[in-house]
Amino acid sequence: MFELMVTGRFAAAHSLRNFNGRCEALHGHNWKVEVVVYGDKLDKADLLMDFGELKKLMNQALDNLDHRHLNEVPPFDRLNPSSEQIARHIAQQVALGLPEHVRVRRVSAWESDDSRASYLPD
Ligand SMILES: Nc1nc2c(c(=O)[nH]1)N=C([C@H](O)[C@H](O)COP(=O)(O)OP(=O)(O)OP(=O)(O)O)CN2
Ligand SMILES: [Zn+2]
Repeated sequence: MFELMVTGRFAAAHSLRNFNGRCEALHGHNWKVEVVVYGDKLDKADLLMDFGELKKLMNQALDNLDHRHLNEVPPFDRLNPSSEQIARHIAQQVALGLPEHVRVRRVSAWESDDSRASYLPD
């Protein structure tokens, strides 16, 4: 099995509904995102897929969130913009554009240098 990882960043504001703490107030983070994909077939160039293509898919998802108030951006107008939900959303967006032989293993959203949430599709 082969595994690739690309990393990206976005800055955004959010507030956590039903949190019952200071994160319920509007505040921001510089999120770091890791996207890990896997598969066992290589193409003619011996790549699982081009890092550049994978970054493009990730960045399309991140561009939609960058410099936004996440609570106003679908699907976070109805889902809480926690790092868990952000990681799952990015995983779902990236999966839509992957070649057939490549799957998402994990997406991690780092909210700070020492806190991250990951989503691993079934
Ligand atoms: N499991 C999760 N826990 C928390 C999330 C989350 O997305 N998933 N998010 C938050 C808030 O976004 C909050 O902004 C984090 O702030 P805080 O816990 O205060 O952490 P800080 O790094 O800002 O401050 P320290 O007190 O230094 O840890 C909360 N939890
Ligand atoms: Zn926060």
